[in-house]
Amino acid sequence: MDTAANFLTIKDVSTAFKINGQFYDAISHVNLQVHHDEILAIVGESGCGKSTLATTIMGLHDAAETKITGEIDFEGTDLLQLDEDGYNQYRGDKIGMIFQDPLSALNPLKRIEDQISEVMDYHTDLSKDAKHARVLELLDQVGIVNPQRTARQFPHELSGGMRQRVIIAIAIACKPDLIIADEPTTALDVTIQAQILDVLRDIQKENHAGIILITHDLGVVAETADRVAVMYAGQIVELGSAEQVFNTPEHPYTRSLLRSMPQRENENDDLYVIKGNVPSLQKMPSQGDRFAPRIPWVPASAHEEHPSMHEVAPGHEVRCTCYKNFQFPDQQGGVTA
Ligand SMILES: Nc1ncnc2c1ncn2[C@@H]1O[C@H](COP(=O)(O)OP(=O)(O)OP(=O)(O)O)[C@@H](O)[C@H]1O
Repeated sequence: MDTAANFLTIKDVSTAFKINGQFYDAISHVNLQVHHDEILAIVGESGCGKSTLATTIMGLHDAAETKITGEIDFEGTDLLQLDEDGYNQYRGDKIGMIFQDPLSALNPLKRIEDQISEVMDYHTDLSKDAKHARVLELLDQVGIVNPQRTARQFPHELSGGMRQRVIIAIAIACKPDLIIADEPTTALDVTIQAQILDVLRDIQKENHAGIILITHDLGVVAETADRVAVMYAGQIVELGSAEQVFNTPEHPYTRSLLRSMPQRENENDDLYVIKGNVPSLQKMPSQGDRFAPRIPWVPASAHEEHPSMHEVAPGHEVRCTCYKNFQFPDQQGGVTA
């Protein structure tokens, strides 16, 4: 297996939702590749389109209410051309998904063993004994100390952290090549979060899976990700290795996000607040830099009319030219574009 190969290539994908009879883009012209053996984090404030990207990959949109264009090449198949039956062959098998809220993702009336077995019933022809053995193996893999006991329990008998481990067990039951984890630790307390992230990392190593980790929490990203895509208002504005994005962030949005993140160095300072809001879909500017209204001190001439991605280092790309000479108002110099 060529572990460096892309197995997921998202090409020029836009997803628009119908609002009052008109379609508005929630994500616009997204290009992204995911490799085996990596955790790619997608970050951005609420409303930037992270979940829409995930649900677009998973084929979870109602065709009448949504317009999707572009191509999502997954191991040689364009997922966007699949019908519901076609998608069902991929979901749960080659593509696993982990949602934020483990309680609503589990059936309250079914024992854990049955819920994990269900996905294997659909995608494998394992015998009953083999499935039972696999359930115990999976529960062990996600760090559950007494798999036998947990297998017999119902969701309400488990803690939030345990339930999220079960969700991960279901997601990896068929050894997917791609796992999409949408805010998998948001509902959990900090210690449990760290444990769940460890589980994800172990799985990525053991299964050689590629993981898309969606989060608004930069702390989680710093802990976990190999590469990071920063989304703003439906577009990717910066893409690079975690090291590049954290150590040499370029886009004003990435720099603002990092500056607004509590860190040991700034724990006594007032945290930076990014003024304004992510525009709603109906108010999305049709051209120009979508982040420009939130950095009003930067002159219009510093922005591109049609912002495109610029490579600033191998593997590190930034949208719009406004990153050049960007300074925060409280920093000396200002912009000299
Ligand atoms: N089904 C829908 N119909 C109309 N608008 C939608 C729909 N789903 C999402 N949106 C809008 O699309 C934009 C992107 O939403 P999305 O949930 O993808 O963002 P997000 O970055 O994942 O935010 P969050 O972290 O809050 O989930 C938002 O403006 C949201 O209100």
